[in-house]
Amino acid sequence: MASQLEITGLQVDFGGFKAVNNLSFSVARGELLCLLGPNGAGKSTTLDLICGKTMPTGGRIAFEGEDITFLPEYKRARCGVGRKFQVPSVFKELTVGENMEVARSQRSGLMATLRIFASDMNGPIKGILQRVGLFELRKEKAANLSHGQTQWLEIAMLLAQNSKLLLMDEPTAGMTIQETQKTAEIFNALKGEHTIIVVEHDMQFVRKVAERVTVLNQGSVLAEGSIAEIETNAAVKIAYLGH
Ligand SMILES: Nc1ncnc2c1ncn2[C@@H]1O[C@H](COP(=O)(O)OP(=O)(O)OP(=O)(O)O)[C@@H](O)[C@H]1O
Repeated sequence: MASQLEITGLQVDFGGFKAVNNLSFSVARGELLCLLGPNGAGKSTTLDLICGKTMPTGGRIAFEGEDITFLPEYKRARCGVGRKFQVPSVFKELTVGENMEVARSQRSGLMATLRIFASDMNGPIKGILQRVGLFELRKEKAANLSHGQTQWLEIAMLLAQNSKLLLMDEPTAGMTIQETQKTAEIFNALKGEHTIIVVEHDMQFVRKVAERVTVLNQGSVLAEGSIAEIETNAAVKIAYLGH
């Protein structure tokens, strides 16, 4: 399978401290990759570098064959790189459906948005809300959603922006067991069609969704493999226990 995302020798230096240090890995189109590692390993910083929130001090990031290493964040979003942060950024006073329309407008422009507002919910948005189980709640204010539902709305908003690569930072943090289970089902339904990189500490969740796991330590790749391989890897055990 051809790589959709290629990271080569990536580095970021925060005042002399290399949070990401000669990092190289690639992700195939439609693959779901879990990024694991002890606290401070550089997982969130790696997502920041891929989405353009942080600029690297060395190395290269290529997405669909295009060098995006120093592209500003909004241009990467246009290329199809979508980032979901730990704190959801939905509009609490708008309904679920209106949030989706705002997200879609970031792709289609203001006039198209006004047309959408004037019409009933259109096909693509309806389909996306059905995929994350929020279609029945389309007229509900986002402020009234549960924590899990708010996270799913944000994922749906990334899908409405036509994100091809979804970067998820601890998506199940604060979720109930049932919400975590549903999130695993959503991710399993999205992979194949969307490429997903997920940073997650919940190993139960990782076991349910991960096809491949990359473990970071001190800003570099410590190990790569299936979840079974990673769980029996001696270097990984030392990195976690040593922390
Ligand atoms: N803007 C910054 N300036 C200075 N140091 C930073 C900055 N951002 C992150 N760091 C440091 O870089 C290291 C990696 O941080 P990062 O948040 O990427 O780790 P992580 O693997 O996501 O950890 P966690 O699992 O605890 O979220 C940490 O030591 C952190 O303190």
